[in-house]
Amino acid sequence: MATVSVSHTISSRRFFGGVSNPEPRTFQGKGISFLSRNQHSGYHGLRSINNVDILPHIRTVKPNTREAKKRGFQNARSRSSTSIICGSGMRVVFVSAECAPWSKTGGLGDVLGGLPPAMAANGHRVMTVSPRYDQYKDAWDTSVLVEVKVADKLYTVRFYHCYKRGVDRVFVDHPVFLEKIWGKTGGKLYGMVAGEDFDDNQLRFSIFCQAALEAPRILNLNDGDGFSGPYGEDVVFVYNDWHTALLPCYLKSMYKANGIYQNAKAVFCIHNVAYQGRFMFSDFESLGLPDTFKSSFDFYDGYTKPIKGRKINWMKAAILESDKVLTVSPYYASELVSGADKGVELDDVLLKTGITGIVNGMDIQEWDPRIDKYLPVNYDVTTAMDAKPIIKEALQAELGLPIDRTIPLIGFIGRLEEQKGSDILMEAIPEFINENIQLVVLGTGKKIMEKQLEQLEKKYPHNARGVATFNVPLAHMINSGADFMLIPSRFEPCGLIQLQAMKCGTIPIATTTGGLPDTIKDGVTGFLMGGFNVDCEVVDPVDVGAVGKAVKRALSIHGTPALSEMIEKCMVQDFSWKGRLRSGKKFC
Ligand SMILES: Nc1ncnc2c1ncn2[C@@H]1O[C@H](COP(=O)(O)OP(=O)(O)O[C@H]2O[C@H](CO)[C@@H](O)[C@H](O)[C@H]2O)[C@@H](O)[C@H]1O
Repeated sequence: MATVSVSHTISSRRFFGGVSNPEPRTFQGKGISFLSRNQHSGYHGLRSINNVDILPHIRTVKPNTREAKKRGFQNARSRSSTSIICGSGMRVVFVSAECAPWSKTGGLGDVLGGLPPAMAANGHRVMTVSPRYDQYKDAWDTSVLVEVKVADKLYTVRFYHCYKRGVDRVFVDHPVFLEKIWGKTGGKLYGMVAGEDFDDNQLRFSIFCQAALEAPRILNLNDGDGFSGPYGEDVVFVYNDWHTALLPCYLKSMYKANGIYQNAKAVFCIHNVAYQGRFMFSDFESLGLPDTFKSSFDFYDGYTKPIKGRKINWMKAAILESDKVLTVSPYYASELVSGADKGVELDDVLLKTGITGIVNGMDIQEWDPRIDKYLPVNYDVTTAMDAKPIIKEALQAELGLPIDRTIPLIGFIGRLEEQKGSDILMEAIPEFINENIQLVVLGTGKKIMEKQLEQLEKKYPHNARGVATFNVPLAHMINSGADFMLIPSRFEPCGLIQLQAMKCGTIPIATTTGGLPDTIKDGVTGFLMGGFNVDCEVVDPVDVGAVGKAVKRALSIHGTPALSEMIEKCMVQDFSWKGRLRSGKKFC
């Protein structure tokens, strides 16, 4: 039995802050086998099949064979641009560590909640697989068990299931998920402290990836209106972020090598390149993979934690072992291959494979101000100018701010960490706080930043409030009650906040990075303030000045017809997943 040290997932601290590094811990892992299976039958539903699958706002960065070779990849290969998600009636299995509304720490959960039903509506049979972190009251025990083997130790997982909005929602049950998280907040899916991983995250996600590969083969799901039985082997796995990186490796080593899943494809989607899963090199032995995969994981960086020098990098393997690499906006795709800073040292790997950026959609039901249950009054584009001031007053009352429907109110919602530029925002507040405005900041994350938030009211009792909780109703009130939404992200793969804000008629003031310029038209549907320094160790005074300048620019339209015109242009846009699937260029 191999005993290996396990560290945690690390991003590139220098560029993006990343997470701190706990001391390496031990965990046992090696070898995997599937032992028992039961059959499950009997879920019903109805849907029709059509055959449209066209995705918009897409740009592909083609594999740059010459550049990749120049940068040391002798085997740089050109990937076929053959469609693997185009066409209808496919069986698509999304695999993700979070899936809203059952589990969510941020945008990844949102995407897994919204995209699968849109694909199902386009005629595909769609499943999501995510861990069962809680006793979800709407998911039934299938009684199907699978045993996976890690380090000569067997782990029995159980599948739970529900069928909603045309999608099979499958949950993998094991104490490494439920017992660790249960009773805690949704923000604890990866570790007890923001930015720090559980010591056994490699074990957890190894178990999860193995279970996910079994789900389409063994779950006998009857949706009742077109689809029944197991999904079978001709499936497309869409696996998301580093937690699922082992999936294509096991797909090849355990299945394809044994004649199973011969036509299955593996599509990797990057939601955030800053979290890569960098671990000690010796941990490779625990993954139960043949040595032929070692080179895909092999990674050198200049950091001393968790250990100096050679490491394994889960995301690197996820990219290299995939059939296709996607990310969540075209602008982000181009940033990822632009250099080591924005590609967080995987730029050269992505140059080798190529990457396609597709702008995220959003959940237009949750963020529809006509039916939003969290608002004191509902509104649409024709009534926004009357309703928003009422909501603003309710928000002010709730937060103990002076009630004044005419004062411009600026919001910020997001994780409190360097990616989101919350540190830049804190330093920029003096630049605009005296402009007769109010500011509301809602976020959770790094403890030091949460403390700063709590100080806001003391510092600016008449103008500012900070709320350091994960508070969905308040997020809805801010999105509708504010006039402007500040998004000072250092980098933002797509960003959902700006979409949610615009849908509610709140004007985004955002940096020019990732999906922000893909979704905001400067001076038309918002204000762009340029790209910021991505070095997370510093707050660049130039960026602080840029925030102040952009806020003043936005304030100049407040109270003028230009504001209502902009609100209208924001609100009439189609941000739905359906819209994304319907319009624009063909996906691949
Ligand atoms: N304190 C709080 N209370 C209530 N709700 C809160 C909250 N803080 C955040 N939220 C909600 O969480 C979500 C965050 O969405 P983002 O796109 O900013 O996510 P994130 O950066 O996690 O996702 C990553 O993945 C997504 C999906 O691909 C990319 O859009 C994004 O750029 C990338 O960083 C939004 O729905 C927002 O309303």
